[in-house]
Amino acid sequence: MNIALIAHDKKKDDLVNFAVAYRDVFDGHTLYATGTTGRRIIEATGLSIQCVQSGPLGGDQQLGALVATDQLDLVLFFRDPLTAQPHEPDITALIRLCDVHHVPVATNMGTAEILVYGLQKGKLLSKEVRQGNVE
Ligand SMILES: O=C(CO)COP(=O)(O)O
Repeated sequence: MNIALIAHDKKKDDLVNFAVAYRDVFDGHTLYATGTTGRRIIEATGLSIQCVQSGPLGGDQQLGALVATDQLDLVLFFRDPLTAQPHEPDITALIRLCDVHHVPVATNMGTAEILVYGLQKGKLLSKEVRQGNVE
C-alpha cells in the first residue's frame, strides 16, 4: 500500500512516536510524507520515505494529486485543530480529495491506530466494492 504521513508542528512528536511504535507495520509499505514530517520520521525510524514539499509550500497539494491519481491508499494526517494554518485551503482540499476518491484518512492518532490495525489485517475490499467486483 502507498501511505502518506503528515503532521502539523504541534503534532509532529505524536506522529514520530507513532511511527516508531508501528515501525514494523510501516516498513512493509511505500511511504510518502510532507517535507518536515518526513525528515523527522526518517531520523527517528530509518524508514524509507519519499518526501514532498513542506505543507505550507505545497506538500498537501502534491499529496492531493497522488490521491486524485489513485497513487495513495491511506492518509494519516495528525492535524492541529487549535492552531490556524496559513495553508488551510490546501488541507481542506486534501481531505476533500480523500473523500472524493474513497481513500481512508485519519485526522488524529486514535483513528490512525485503528487504520493501522486494518492494515495489519490485510487487503481492504473498498476498491472492489466500488467496482462491483465483490460477490
Ligand atoms: O503543514 C503540513 C500539513 O498541512 C505539514 O508539513 P510539514 O511536514 O512540512 O511540516
